Amino acid sequence: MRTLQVALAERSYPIHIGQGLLDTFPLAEQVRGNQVMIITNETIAPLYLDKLQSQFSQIQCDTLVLPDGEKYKTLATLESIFDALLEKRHSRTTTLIALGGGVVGDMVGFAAACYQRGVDFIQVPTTLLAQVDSSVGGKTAVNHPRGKNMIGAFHQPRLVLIDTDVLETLPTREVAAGYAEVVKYGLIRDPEFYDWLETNNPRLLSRDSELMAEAIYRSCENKAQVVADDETEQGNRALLNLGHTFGHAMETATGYSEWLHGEAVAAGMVMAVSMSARLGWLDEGLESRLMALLESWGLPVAVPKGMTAAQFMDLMALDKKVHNGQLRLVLMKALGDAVVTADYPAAALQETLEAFCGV
Ligand SMILES: NC(=O)c1ccc[n+]([C@@H]2O[C@H](COP(=O)([O-])OP(=O)(O)OC[C@H]3O[C@@H](n4cnc5c(N)ncnc54)[C@H](O)[C@@H]3O)[C@@H](O)[C@H]2O)c1
Ligand SMILES: O=C(O)C(=O)C[C@@H](O)[C@H](O)[C@H](O)COP(=O)(O)O
Ligand SMILES: [Zn+2]
Repeated sequence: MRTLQVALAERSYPIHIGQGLLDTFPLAEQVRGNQVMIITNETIAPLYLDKLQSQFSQIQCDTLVLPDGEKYKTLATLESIFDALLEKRHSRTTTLIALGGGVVGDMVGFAAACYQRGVDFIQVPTTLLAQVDSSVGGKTAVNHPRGKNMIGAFHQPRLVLIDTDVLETLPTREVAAGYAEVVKYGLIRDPEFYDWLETNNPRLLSRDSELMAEAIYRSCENKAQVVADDETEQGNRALLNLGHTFGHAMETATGYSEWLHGEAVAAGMVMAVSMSARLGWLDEGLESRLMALLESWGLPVAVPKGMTAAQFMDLMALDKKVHNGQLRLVLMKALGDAVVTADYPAAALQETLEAFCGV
């Protein structure tokens, strides 16, 4: 087992990464009160719920199984979590445990932020995306039909437990979606990691467990550093949004049901890199390198059919990085060097959108 620390003073917490941790890590010892609720979904419950639940035979342990899918990352689902907590009389000393991917993790985290004005929660991420990104950093949210993650809170988990063995049951398309966020860390701040990903691509594609574990560790290390420096996104944490302004627009336009988050991020990162090259900030070689890497994983590098530039502009106007009416974008200056800025000619954005959508 390898352990990283997210250094946030009194809100600091460990990320434990290793094989078989669902069986071997004494999670019950980490819970402060005498109640837990494990919240998962209908796909993950038959695979891993019993194993996790068996750790909590000494205290009250309730379970809640949610419907599966991004389209259920809503206030309505959140309400069902509050209903279950109240029905089982959970108090302020309860601990919520999120067993699942980013959808479960984001919702359970938000429920924990709100329930009785804030209770403990633990992340047990089961997708590659959740293991490298969403379980770390305390961004929690649900979607709104008009915008992604529009209703949420910052609420840090007390611990992140990453059992890399659970990836064995994860479908290939989901592994690829998580990989897009891994590539993101290389692009925005870790060029040596990006080169490592390219060099080791054949073994990573074959899901070599040792290399995947290393990719997870280095991703979490990058994310933990960014979060420790800027917990609530006052500055550089926004770099973790590379590709997301475009990507969130694609997810919203397709009703949160066609494209996976990581797929939209993949296409969105290509758009951001392409726009950076159009601005003359970046040499064009990176766009083709990135496209080759993403395409080798079967990830999209173009926008959903039928999406227009006007639709992008309309949806992106609601992005959380809009400041005083100005859309800030994460753009690239070099491999490993990203900036968040509103200082770009509007024409460059319009031309980029038209190049990807057609006029
Ligand atoms: N909070 C953050 O910092 C942050 C970061 C990145 C993404 N996100 C959010 O995360 C969400 C995407 O997360 P995701 O990609 O994990 O999707 P997801 O949670 O929908 O999981 C993907 C699919 O895999 C299934 N699954 C999960 N674990 C499995 C396993 N071990 N074996 C078999 N099937 C399994 C799920 O049931 C689901 O069908 C989005 O809502 C996105 O906005 C949040
Ligand atoms: O942790 C962050 O900060 C991120 O931006 C990570 C992203 O990968 C993630 O998709 C996040 O949920 C996006 O946040 P949002 O604030 O743009 O909704
Ligand atoms: Zn993301």
